[in-house]
Amino acid sequence: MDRIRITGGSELNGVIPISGAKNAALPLMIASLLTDETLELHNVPRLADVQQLLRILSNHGVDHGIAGKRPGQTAETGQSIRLRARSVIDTTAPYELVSKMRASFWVLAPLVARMGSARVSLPGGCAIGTRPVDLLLMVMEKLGAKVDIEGGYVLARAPTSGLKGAEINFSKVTVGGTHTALMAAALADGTTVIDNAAREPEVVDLAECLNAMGAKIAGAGQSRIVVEGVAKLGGASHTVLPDRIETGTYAMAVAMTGGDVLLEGARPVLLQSALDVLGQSGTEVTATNEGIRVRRNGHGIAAVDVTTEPFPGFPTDLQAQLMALMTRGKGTSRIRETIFENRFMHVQELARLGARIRLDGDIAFVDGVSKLTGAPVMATDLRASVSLVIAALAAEGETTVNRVYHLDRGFEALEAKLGRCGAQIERLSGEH
Ligand SMILES: CC(=O)N[C@H]1[C@@H](OP(=O)(O)OP(=O)(O)OC[C@H]2O[C@@H](n3ccc(=O)[nH]c3=O)[C@H](O)[C@@H]2O)O[C@H](CO)[C@@H](O)[C@@H]1O
Ligand SMILES: C=C(OP(=O)(O)O)C(=O)O
Repeated sequence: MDRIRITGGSELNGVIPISGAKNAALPLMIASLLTDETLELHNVPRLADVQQLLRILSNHGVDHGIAGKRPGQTAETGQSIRLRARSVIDTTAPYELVSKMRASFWVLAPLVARMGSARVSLPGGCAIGTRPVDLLLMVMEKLGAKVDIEGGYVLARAPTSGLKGAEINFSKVTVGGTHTALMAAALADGTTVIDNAAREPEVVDLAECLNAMGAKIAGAGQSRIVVEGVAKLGGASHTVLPDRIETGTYAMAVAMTGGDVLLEGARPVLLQSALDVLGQSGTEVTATNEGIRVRRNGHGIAAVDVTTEPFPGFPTDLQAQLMALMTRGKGTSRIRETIFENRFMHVQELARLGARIRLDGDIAFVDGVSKLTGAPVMATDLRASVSLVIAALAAEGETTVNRVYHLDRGFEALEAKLGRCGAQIERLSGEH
């Protein structure tokens, strides 16, 4: 199993190109099930999750090919993929595939919308919490599907007349639920009104792509989305938006080590709350024509208090990275996690590097320390793993991060991007 070795203490200086967003690319790829024409996606990051989803989609009958490079595209700035579900050959998403990646559960809506029924394994509870799907099933039922759970599988059947537009009011903001509602309502008969919809940029990206495919969706990015169902969707070409979580992660890495880095292609509006928090911590953040420039020279890191919230609030996917930064803050930082009940798995690993963190329910109190020291660490999820990388970059001596496959799920060319900016980081292949 690969490991990453980091020798801390170097500043980061230079340019980091920002990849396409994993959390947008996955639902966009799934949207290919809604049409028998070709969906061409550009700026798709090269990630383990993308490869895994291609396997899952193949199982349903989606052919895929890698399209030619576009001008300016490099090995670290994604790929163009063509997806075509000429016919759906299997409407079952089996446990062995779905359990490996939670986002694959989202095939439920397009399969039912296009084929009339689907059988999809319940996703496993993962390392950050229980991850229920009751609200996604509520969406399918509201649109007229009959939903049963049998032997760990969700069986959803549309009436013979197909799904029918409805009013959906989410009791809680859910990104997966909103993706599900958009994909199912796009091909339903009549109008669907979605209230308390997730406003995440990845929802907007999906809605824009669906509209390019012929859907009639208005209001994505706001709490109320209105979908006029259409009889058929067609092919389209769409570019995945830049990854706001990758952007915030590298911004925090620079805040941690000091230095001056341009996050090329990043868009401030996608993560304004996180950039504001970085500003409060004493990091200089400037929007430029090329992206976002992040600098910290000389000043210490100020402790900040943060609560994770749905967009436009501070994202749960940056909570672990901020906590890593706060381990070197001046004073005590209070970080509250409100989205997932078990997303503090990084705390005990950060402690191995010398961090002082106390947990009280959904709040972590981080007492800044004057130095961290390298150690062997590992994490059980993607963002927790990268928080250890951030801490290691500022720790004295050597840190080895185990279970690198978590990082490969969500960070394209991590070592190359950080290494070019001066980090001492390398992958040790196949060692234990
Ligand atoms: C609102 C939010 O921040 N969503 C995050 C969530 O999206 P993801 O789509 O995974 O999760 P949801 O947005 O659906 O979940 C938000 C909240 O709703 C709850 N819930 C969800 C579905 C359901 O049927 N029933 C239910 O109770 C969840 O337990 C959670 O507390 O994780 C992703 C991966 O970390 C992040 O990129 C998303 O930003
Ligand atoms: C937890 C994440 O991914 P997933 O929802 O696919 O588990 C994430 O993107 O931080």
